[in-house]
Amino acid sequence: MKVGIVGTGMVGSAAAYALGLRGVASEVVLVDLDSALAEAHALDIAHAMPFASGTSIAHGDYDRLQDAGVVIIAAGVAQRPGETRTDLLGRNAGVFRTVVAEIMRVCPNAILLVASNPVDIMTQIAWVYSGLPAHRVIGSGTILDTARFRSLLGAHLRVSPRSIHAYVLGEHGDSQVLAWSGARVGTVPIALFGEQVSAPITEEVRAKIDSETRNAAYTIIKGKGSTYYGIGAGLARIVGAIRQDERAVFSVSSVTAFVEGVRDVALSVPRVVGRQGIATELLPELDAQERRALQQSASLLRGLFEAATL
Ligand SMILES: NC(=O)C1=CN([C@@H]2O[C@H](COP(=O)(O)OP(=O)(O)OC[C@H]3O[C@@H](n4cnc5c(N)ncnc54)[C@H](O)[C@@H]3O)[C@@H](O)[C@H]2O)C=CC1
Ligand SMILES: CC(=O)C(=O)O
Repeated sequence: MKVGIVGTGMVGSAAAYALGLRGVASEVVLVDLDSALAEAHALDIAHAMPFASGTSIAHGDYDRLQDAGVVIIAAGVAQRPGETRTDLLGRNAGVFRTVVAEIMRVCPNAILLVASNPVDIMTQIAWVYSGLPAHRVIGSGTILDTARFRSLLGAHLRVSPRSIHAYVLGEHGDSQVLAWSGARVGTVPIALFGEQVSAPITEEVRAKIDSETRNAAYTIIKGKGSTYYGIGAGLARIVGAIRQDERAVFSVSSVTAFVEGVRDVALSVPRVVGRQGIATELLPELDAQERRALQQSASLLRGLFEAATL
């Protein structure tokens, strides 16, 4: 499957590298306003392929995206230290107007995989601009927050994060909801598992994990300017699930008809992803506090979308 990436800065190039290392695409085509940057990343990543897979890495203009099965959109601006994701909305909405139109002109059958921030609102904007059905416009949503949550839980409980079933829901942003009540190690609720391995999930532990998950991007951006390895790997994982028609569960973002009383809003809940994009939405177990927080996150996102100038 050919995969296009529009916007090949830190995130787009990290996604291309991860796609190549995993070998989940036959061809990856990099497109950027800065064509010299796209060419340089394509060359550099192509030179890693003899160590990794048979994926061909190219660059070019939009016409090179013809027949792409998935197009990742990571174009636009990223946060500077001190900025929130939602501060980027005005600038990135303008970028999406041309980017989505160009993608739809060349490959109207592609699944769109949106990474640009604020990713939930950009997903809803891409859905509006593309005219595609909602299940074919997927935002990376909280996949990265979920990975951060599992990674921190894994370190505390001394168990592989890959054996932890726990999700971050709602906004990929400050109002995100860590769904503690349904979190499991294997089939065991995390609180019970914590007691069994003498690593209790105390209120203090919970607050620390919540804060480190929620604030991870700020910490990384302060230290090195941007975050990209985590999301690059996550995007490649989603593309792999689409290509293999895996029907794997990810906390991705998509326009949802009805969430906790809020209509037509893009946010993350666990969703089954396969060849057609999103196949099914899961209804997670939540306690009353988590449901309230998800409702607040949904209302905030819906309000920001309504305020965006399209
Ligand atoms: N969803 C997630 O979990 C994450 C999302 N992000 C977001 O991804 C986006 C990209 O971040 P970075 O790669 O760090 O930024 P970057 O500045 O390194 O790259 C952005 C690229 O977009 C290109 N671009 C701008 N306008 C364009 C247009 N009209 N057409 C084609 N290309 C265009 C720029 O030339 C640049 O190369 C940001 O919005 C950032 O906030 C970043 C990390 C995680
Ligand atoms: C930048 C961003 O959205 C993140 O790393 O979560």
